[in-house]
Amino acid sequence: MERYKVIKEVGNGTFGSVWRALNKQTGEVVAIKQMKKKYYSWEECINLREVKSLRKMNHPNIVKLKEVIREHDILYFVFEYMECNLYQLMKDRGKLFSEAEVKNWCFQVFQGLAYMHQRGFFHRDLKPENLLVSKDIIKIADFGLAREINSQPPYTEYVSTRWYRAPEVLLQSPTYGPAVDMWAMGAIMSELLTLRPLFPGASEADEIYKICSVIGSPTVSVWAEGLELASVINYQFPQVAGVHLSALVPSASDDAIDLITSLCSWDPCKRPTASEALQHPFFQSCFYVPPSLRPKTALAKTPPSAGSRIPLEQRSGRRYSGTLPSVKPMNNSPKPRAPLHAGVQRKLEMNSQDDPKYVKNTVKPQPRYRPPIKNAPIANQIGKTPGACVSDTVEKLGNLAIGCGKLPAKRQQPPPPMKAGGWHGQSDLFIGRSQEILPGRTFTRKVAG
Ligand SMILES: Nc1ncnc2c1ncn2[C@@H]1O[C@H](COP(=O)(O)OP(=O)(O)OP(=O)(O)O)[C@@H](O)[C@H]1O
Repeated sequence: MERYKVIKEVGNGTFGSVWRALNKQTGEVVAIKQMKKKYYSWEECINLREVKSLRKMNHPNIVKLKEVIREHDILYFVFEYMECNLYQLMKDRGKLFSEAEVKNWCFQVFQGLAYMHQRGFFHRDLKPENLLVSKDIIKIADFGLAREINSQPPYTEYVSTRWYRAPEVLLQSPTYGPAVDMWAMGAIMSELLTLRPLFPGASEADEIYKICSVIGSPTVSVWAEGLELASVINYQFPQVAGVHLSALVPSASDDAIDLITSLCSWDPCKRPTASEALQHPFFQSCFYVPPSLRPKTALAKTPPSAGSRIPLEQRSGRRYSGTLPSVKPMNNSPKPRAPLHAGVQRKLEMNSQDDPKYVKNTVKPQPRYRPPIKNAPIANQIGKTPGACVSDTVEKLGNLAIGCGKLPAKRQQPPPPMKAGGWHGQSDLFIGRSQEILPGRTFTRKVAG
């Protein structure tokens, strides 16, 4: 660790604190995550999900793990440094992001996800805080919960953030898959377009209520498996009609609404895969699809994003609160485009310097979007390559350097931030509880940084 000069803390999550640091030899700025738990052997370290999954991934939209260091039983991950996370960008925004900016970010994240899913991993804890931005590049971070698709269910110790948690996880499905990441992306995409969380549940039961209020309660024809999952835990869905998403995301184009709607489908089999999402008309103006993900058409090889913007400073997190958006029942007539007046309001600061100078991607022809295969088995959702799962035993730490040396000077740790919908170990979906569910009225969230 003496090779690094610690500069300042930039994040504090459930499992570790993250520091901005300088590699004294190379002058490179890095992010060092110091794990809170102590590790008394290397075996323990290399079995960590973060190590097992990240060391297998090399993609421009997945944050690069450069080194793993264990010193005096403390474990450090050295990552490439990113300027800020998406949540920090949103909370300091004075005006909505343009759809082009949202498109550019989502396009990159779907590329990272397609890569990850095809290699047999899914993230399980996608949220704005785990999407890191530097200039126009966005990368998926925090693989603490990533899981191999071919690992054995049941998955019991799930710890994802409630607002982005897929319904099959809320209903305690023992066999969820990469579609949980697609659900989270639908919620994140909507939040990017409105600067308000789409499903800000105050508890697990309230989370389901919020989902029902937006996409309507599931019926047998919509998600038979979900109704079965609910009956297993003796849960009854509240009967709510839902709204058309364009009422909640009034600034969004029809394509954006269509994509969010399909990502936030009750039935995981009806959500597009990441590769399918990349083919959606919403991304028609985006042109980079890695060769491995292209169906057949050959496209020009170009960087994963285009454009430039003013670098953004890390900002300290702060709490915000508000009330739920009032939702209207869905009707089948032409969709309303009225602005959303009531609802969750973040405290926003105007800062014209933060206004990005987005340069639009060149328009290139794209293969037509294929809607996801209905009711396909989970294996079919993983980029259609169920055999692509990576065996963990055949890989070694290989390209990761292992360091040893002195501990950095001990630093005062700030208290851990309040998590957005963090899991507290128990479900609150009990027998008959659905009768008592009331829509939550407030929410809080805080990010260190
Ligand atoms: N490579 C990086 N560059 C810059 N900042 C980073 C980097 N990695 C993480 N951070 C910051 O630290 C925060 C926490 O990091 P991370 O999510 O990895 O920790 P965690 O303990 O696993 O958190 P969580 O509670 O979300 O599981 C991120 O939200 C981000 O703001």
